[in-house]
Amino acid sequence: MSIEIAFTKGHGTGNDFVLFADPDGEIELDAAQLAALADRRFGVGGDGVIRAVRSARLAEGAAALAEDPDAEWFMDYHNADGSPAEMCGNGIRVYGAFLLAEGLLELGVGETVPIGTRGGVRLLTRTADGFEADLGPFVIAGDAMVSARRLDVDRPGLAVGVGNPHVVVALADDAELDALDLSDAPVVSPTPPHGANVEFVVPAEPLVAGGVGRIRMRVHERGSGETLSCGTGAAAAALATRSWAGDGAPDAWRVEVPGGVVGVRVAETADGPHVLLSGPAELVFDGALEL
Ligand SMILES: N[C@@H](CCC[C@H](N)C(=O)O)C(=O)O
Repeated sequence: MSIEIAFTKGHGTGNDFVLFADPDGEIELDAAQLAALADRRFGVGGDGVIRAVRSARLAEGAAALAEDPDAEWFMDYHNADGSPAEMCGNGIRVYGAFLLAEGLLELGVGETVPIGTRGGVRLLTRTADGFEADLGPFVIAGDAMVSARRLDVDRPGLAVGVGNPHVVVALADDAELDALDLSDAPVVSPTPPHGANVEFVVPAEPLVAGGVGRIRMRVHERGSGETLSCGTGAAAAALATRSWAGDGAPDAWRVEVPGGVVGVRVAETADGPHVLLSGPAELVFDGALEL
């Protein structure tokens, strides 16, 4: 049986998504159908696929509603290969823009809405030029070794959890970052049990300007390959660099990715430090396709 999908293409700093509305949870796509939507040659094309569904209308939404009964909307996120992911930092901003455009949500600048995700409920605030997502508490999990194409020797990495798994590797300079070949997934040892997104970072010169830390980053995303940006990856990269920098490191970071710039900040909350991510959210075009 074929299914007609009305979709919107959107992106956050070049991390692009196919979004579709299924408020009542009637469109269950399998991994092959999700991958077909994300296919850049035979489908719409994107780093991920996002279904807008009411938390009350899917099994995974029950945990979100238990955490926050106001989390009406769930971001059902899948990577380009059809695998589910806990969270997407660029995706949740584009999801906010999509809910507004579809008339499924009203949110003024400065207002906040709770969104259900597989990683837990995330608070999304509309800003003057996009959105800021509270990614919640974070975990600096420990050391790993990473190899990648065109890296002469294996490098140490730091595992960071921000709802989804990341390993961050510091490189020496821009030349090393630019020379990296991320067409194959970097190999992380020990192998993370659920895979990992891997970020490579270099500090800007100077590292801190006007109280803001500054880094450049490239990323290989679990389930999607190299992308132009990864929001949770930018948060993980800023957290790792902040941890390496030690006492006195700034709480606010500017992360330059191939697709643009996002902001990361660490803020104290009632349940300890949280990491927050800000940046743009763009909707590019609408269409329909039959799967
Ligand atoms: N691009 C996203 C992360 C998407 C999920 C990731 N590939 C994973 O499997 O964890 C972002 O902006 O955070």
